[in-house]
Amino acid sequence: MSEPMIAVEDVTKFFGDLVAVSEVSFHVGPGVTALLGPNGAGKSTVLRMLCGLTAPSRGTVRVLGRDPRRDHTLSRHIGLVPQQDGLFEGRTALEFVRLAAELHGLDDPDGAARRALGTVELDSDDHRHVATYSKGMRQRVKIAQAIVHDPHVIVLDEPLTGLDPRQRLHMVALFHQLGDAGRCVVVSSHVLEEVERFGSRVLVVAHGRLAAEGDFREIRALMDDRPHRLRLRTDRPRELAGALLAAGTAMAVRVEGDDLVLVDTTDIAAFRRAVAPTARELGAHLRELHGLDDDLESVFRYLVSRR
Ligand SMILES: Nc1ncnc2c1ncn2[C@@H]1O[C@H](COP(=O)(O)OP(=O)(O)OP(=O)(O)O)[C@@H](O)[C@H]1O
Repeated sequence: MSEPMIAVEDVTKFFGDLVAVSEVSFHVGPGVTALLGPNGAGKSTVLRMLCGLTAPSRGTVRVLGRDPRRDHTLSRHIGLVPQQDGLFEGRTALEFVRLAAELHGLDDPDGAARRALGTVELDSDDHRHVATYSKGMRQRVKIAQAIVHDPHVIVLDEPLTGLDPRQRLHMVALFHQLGDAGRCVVVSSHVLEEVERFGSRVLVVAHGRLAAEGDFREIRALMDDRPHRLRLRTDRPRELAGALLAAGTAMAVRVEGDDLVLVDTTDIAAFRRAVAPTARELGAHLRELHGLDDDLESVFRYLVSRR
């Protein structure tokens, strides 16, 4: 197999006593790869290490076979879209992107800036300052400055945050356009549904660790198949708990007080389908059905615990 465009081997990053990234290894090739994880998981730290902005405390990072901390010519082949905004308020999009082209030492900075703005579908002759642009347009300006030098590797830190659905679709199409052109596009996100729309390979990071990796369908299946805990209230808790257990819809049940049942199940979809008919057969009233661990944080906790 040819060498991966990005190779992260056993990387750990400390900030003082804090372990921001812990023993993470992965390889990335051409196309779109998503880095999914909750806030504070270590995504930005990983992306910053790929760009050589911070060094791993342990382990190695290689981009195009080279060390981004030591080989400064590598910046010619990497484009970064940082999470922060507001870097270029008083300039036009063309001025801003042209400046990036000049910093890269391109022969024709104006032509390169116009081409990059064209790729993100912005008008390079727009004389308005970017301060007046919508969030979606500003993100596209940031992407244009990241691709103006035609890099092989493009790293985007939460680029969809704050965009409306139409703008998001446009962005995702742009990621695929770059990926289909053979670029290695790494996009971070803390929203599973967002990442599903990329339809790409997913690396899940939680608590600084690589919690799972695979095709987005595999990741979705993993998350759906995890054990779920639900709380239901009914006037006949013991009968309903017994029936759910007997039917195999629940893995474990616990009755609390007069009307509360805590249910553990590994097949949440089957449970949701079966619970109402089971209650009806018993003549039990179902007063409440509530998932106790539907938040993304608990999904990530589960994925970490499997490793
Ligand atoms: N320069 C730094 N100094 C000290 N701690 C840091 C530094 N950068 C990041 N951290 C800490 O490292 C951990 C991982 O942060 P990181 O920004 O990589 O996470 P993230 O997944 O990108 O989350 P977010 O989307 O909220 O930025 C967090 O606990 C954060 O507070």
